[in-house]
Amino acid sequence: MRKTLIAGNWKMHGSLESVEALVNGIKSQLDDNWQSDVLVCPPYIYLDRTIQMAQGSKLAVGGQNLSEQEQGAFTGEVSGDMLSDLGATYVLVGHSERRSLYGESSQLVADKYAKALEKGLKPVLCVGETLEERENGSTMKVVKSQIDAVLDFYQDKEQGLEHLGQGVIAYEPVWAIGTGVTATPEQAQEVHAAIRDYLAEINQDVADKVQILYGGSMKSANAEQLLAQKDIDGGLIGGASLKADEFIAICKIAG
Ligand SMILES: O=C(CO)COP(=O)(O)O
Repeated sequence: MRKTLIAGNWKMHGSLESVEALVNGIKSQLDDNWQSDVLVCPPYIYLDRTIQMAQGSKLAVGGQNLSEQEQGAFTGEVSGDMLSDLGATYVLVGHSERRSLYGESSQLVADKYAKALEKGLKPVLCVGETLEERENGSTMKVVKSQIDAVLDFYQDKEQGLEHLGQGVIAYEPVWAIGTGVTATPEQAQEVHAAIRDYLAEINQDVADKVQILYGGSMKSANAEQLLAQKDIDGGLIGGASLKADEFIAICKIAG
């Protein structure tokens, strides 16, 4: 039985005041008895405050990105050690905004993925196709190549999958991100199942265990149907994670 994870990606939103209000709002409604894990990923600058505020609750805190480098003259970058040092436990890697707006290649994303694991962080590998890629029938080709980059980082696919199994996968179709157009539960389930099948070709056991989240305009109004799908193990939520009541409503649906 896979555990559910509800994760909020706050992207580049908020102020110290709004972040404190959001964390307080989430914390006051969190129920320790929920079966699902709950994670928020604030902007770097608010990580420390969020982690301090989350202490003693079941709210986990993660970064939105990390450097593939160890340390050194890399202006503007934040290392895995720094995230761990603060008490972050997860980190997003390869979000489509990082890939498309900041030119992160799948190879770079794989380097970041490996660095996160090396530093004891749980990486959330984001994958997903653009509208054009969906329309020309290459959804799985794109998603597989994004996954392959991580698998190929390691000695062989078996070892690669062992490492992939230590993280989380988030399927985020680019056309559904921030657009209000959610993938239908059937469309999402189809890709989630295809990802799991693809991994099962290497090792069934790991494939059965790996959490695959859905992201892209998920909100309380559509979460129930999406989360009811067999291979959808949670959500990676952008806009709807910026309002405590809405985020909590999704957490409650996830149980
Ligand atoms: O990109 C996302 C989460 O990482 C999804 O964003 P939205 O929920 O705003 O579509």
